[in-house]
Amino acid sequence: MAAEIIDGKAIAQTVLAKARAAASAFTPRAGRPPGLAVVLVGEDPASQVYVRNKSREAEAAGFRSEQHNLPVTTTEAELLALVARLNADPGIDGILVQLPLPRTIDTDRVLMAVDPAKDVDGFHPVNVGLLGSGATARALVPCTPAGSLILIESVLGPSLAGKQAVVVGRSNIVGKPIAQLLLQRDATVTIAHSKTADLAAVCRRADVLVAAVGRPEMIRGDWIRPGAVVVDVGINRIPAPERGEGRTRLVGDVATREAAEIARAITPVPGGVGPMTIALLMANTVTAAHLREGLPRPVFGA
Ligand SMILES: Nc1nc(=O)c2c([nH]1)NC[C@@H]1CN(c3ccc(C(=O)N[C@@H](CCC(=O)O)C(=O)O)cc3)C=[N+]21
Repeated sequence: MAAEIIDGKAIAQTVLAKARAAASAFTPRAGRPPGLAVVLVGEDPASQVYVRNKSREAEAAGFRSEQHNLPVTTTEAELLALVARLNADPGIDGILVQLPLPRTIDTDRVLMAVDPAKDVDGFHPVNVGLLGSGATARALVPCTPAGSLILIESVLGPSLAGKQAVVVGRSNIVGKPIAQLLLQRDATVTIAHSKTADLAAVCRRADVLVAAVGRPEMIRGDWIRPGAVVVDVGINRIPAPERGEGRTRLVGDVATREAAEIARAITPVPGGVGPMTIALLMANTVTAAHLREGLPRPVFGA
């Protein structure tokens, strides 16, 4: 039985539609649109594409949208000064500092400088703490984890009670926050990683398997429990000589073709988690705008 391919692009469109609707109700009430500022330091071409896509979506949603492109030579002090200016701007609800930053800049210091109320990435320790303590009514939740949960919900519904969830990867931006969200939905959660003994056997226990390791197609078909829901967070660009000299293609952390023989449902790469990440950034910006104005928090899940 072939797995359902979870259509992240389509589900992202439903989230974006909700974000746009919430933004157009917000604007007359607040007397201003939601505002998003995206900050990019340096000239990594992949980052430039992502940042441009984010700005374009923000404009399509009727936001005030600012893009700050800083040279790779920007100092930490200069970046902190920009963050301070955006923190103080009452028309800006969301601040996203694109990662990775140049090695000359202390990432943690920059992330901690963002006003937690404007932290649409959910990376500030205040939001990490709110998520970890279950105070999700007030937390801004990281975009990729929040988007992944909506994809899981599209197959299994909101409750994961009685399910074993395995998250492979323990990063602060994906693995740990996804684990928190799964726990909150009553899953029994295991966080596995590169030093886990017999990773394949751990994965085989998973009713919900989330792959966020950053290693192309590491998770094979025979690691999948029959009937599992598989969310592939990996985005790896690998050489594709079959497409011609010097060409590349995107693959996830899961060997999708193999896994789809065994799983109940699986997210593709591209077209799975990636589009959800951008949609949730728009949702988080509208959420931040509502919370900052003392308005009830909008709902973006199923
Ligand atoms: N502060 C910060 N927040 C982020 O959320 C953040 C970041 N830094 N740095 C980089 C990563 C990466 N990221 C992606 C978003 C969308 C797609 C996406 O839409 N991907 C498409 C394919 C895009 C393509 O073809 O390259 C897809 O999977 O279908 C991918 C990657 C957000 N990131």
